Amino acid sequence: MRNASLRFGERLLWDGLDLDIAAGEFLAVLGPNGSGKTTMLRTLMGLQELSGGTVKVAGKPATRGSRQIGVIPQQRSFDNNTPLRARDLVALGIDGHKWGIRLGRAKMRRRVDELLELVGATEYAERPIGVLSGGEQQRLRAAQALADDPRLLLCDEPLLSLDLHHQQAVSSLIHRQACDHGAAVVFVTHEINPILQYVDRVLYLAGGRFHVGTPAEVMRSEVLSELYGSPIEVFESNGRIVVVGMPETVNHAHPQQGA
Ligand SMILES: Nc1ncnc2c1ncn2[C@@H]1O[C@H](COP(=O)(O)OP(=O)(O)OP(=O)(O)O)[C@@H](O)[C@H]1O
Repeated sequence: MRNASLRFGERLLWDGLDLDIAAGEFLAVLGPNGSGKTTMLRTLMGLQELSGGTVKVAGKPATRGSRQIGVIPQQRSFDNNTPLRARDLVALGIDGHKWGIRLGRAKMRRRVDELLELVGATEYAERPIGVLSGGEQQRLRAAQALADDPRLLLCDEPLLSLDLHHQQAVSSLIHRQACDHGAAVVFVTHEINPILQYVDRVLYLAGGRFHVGTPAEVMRSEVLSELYGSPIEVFESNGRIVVVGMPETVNHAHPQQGA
């Protein structure tokens, strides 16, 4: 992203954002509700035009429908009557023609089985998705996003409604896509601790401003106090980051350029 800005009417979400996300890098995007985290993912998917500046993915302007991008969208439940089985949802992520030759049915099935196993969904592979729990559906979305070995993996609060065990399993799977397959990962979250060990850099958005850096550079009292415009304490306890004094609302009235 180069000099990227996004505004809706009077409301500035961010301005002057220069950001390179390298292959194999794990970037966490944090910020309060409405700070523009999902909208940023939408610009990378070519679904939201910037108000200013440019956004490129793998050297080309971001376009919708790119098979180079895998997406774990923000969670919404499937309707009870959705006529798909768990395995069908995962199969939808596979481009049967990816290497020019159509993948045979047996190969497709093997790949789907492998993905189902990776997210611990083998047991419910044949069940209709509408009857699965939120966490079970979420694990299928993760499998679908990884199906085509994406270069860029966009995750919008992918750990929501997962129990601790599956939070660890899914975040480690996403991390492997970065370190073993060289994908760039953009991971939107409200809670950095479950992924702290994987995060290379943090982009923190708040009140029309932003700050980018390593977790140690960004998750500091001075930085968050400045972003929120009110005193915030950040400290470490048992390897976890604890933030105290987060305001309930963030003032968007006088946005300034980010640091
Ligand atoms: N097309 C649009 N037109 C007008 N306003 C929009 C549009 N899209 C998003 N917004 C506004 O931009 C702001 C940022 O939305 P976004 O969904 O990116 O926030 P977020 O940081 O992902 O929040 P949350 O943590 O609640 O998911 C919101 O106030 C939203 O209402």
